Amino acid sequence: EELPESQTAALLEKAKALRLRGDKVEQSLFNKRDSIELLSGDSTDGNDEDFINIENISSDFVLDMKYATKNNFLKEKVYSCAKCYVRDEVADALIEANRDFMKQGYKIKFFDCYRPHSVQKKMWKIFPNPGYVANPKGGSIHNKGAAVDITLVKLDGSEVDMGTDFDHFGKEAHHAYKDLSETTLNNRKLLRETMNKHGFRTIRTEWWHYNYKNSLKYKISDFTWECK
Ligand SMILES: C[C@@H](N)C(=O)N[C@H](C)C(=O)O
Ligand SMILES: [Zn+2]
Repeated sequence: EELPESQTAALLEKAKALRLRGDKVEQSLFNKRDSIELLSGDSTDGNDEDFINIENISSDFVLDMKYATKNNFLKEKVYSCAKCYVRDEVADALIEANRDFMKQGYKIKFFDCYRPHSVQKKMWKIFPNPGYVANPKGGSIHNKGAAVDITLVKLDGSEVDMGTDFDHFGKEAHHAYKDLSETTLNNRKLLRETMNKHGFRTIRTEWWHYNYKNSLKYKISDFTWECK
C-alpha cells in the first residue's frame, strides 16, 4: 500500500535528520579517538612553521589541486596557485605511502592538502552538510594540515577509476557503496589499505579523503602560501 505524499516527505526528512546526526556522531567519535591517542603520545603546538610544501621534498607526487581552479563544487578559484602544504610528519607518512604505491605501479595524485580556515568557512556556506564538508566551527583536519584528498594514477600518469569524480557528494562516493565494477572496488581498496597501513584514516562518505592519525594536537591555521 502506498503512503500519502505528506507522510513520505516526513519520513524522508526524518531519514535525512538521522543521517546528519550520524555524521555528527562520527565526527565527534573521531575527535575522541584522536584525544585518546594524544594523551598517550607526544604533543606539539603545531605552529605554522611545521608545514612543508610537499614538492620541496619529493617529485614523485602528481598535483591536481581542484580548488586552485574553477572546476570544483564552489565554482570558484579559491586558491591563488596550486600548492600542497601539509604538516612535516604527515609529509613523511605520505612519502612512505607513495613509496609503497610505486612498488605496486601507482602513485598519489593530490586534489587538496592543507586548506586555510577561511576557505572552509566559504565551503560551509555553500554546502553545510557535515557528511561532506567539515563545520568550520570545529574546523576540518585539512585546516590543521593533516588531511589530504587524493586518488591514484598509474606510473605513466594515466587515471585510475574510483567510481565517481572528486567531491561527488552522494552515496556512490561512500566506502560502503559496492555497486561498482570489481576493478573500481579493488582500486578503492588498494588506496584504503595502503593509506591505513601508513597511519591515515578514512571517513565514511568520501573515498578520496584521508585524515592522519593523532591530528588533534595541531592547531587550525589560516595562512596562505606564497605564489611566485
Ligand atoms: C570538501 C571535501 N573535499 C572535504 O575535504 N570534506 C571533508 C569532510 C572536510 O571538509 O574536512
Ligand atoms: Zn578532504
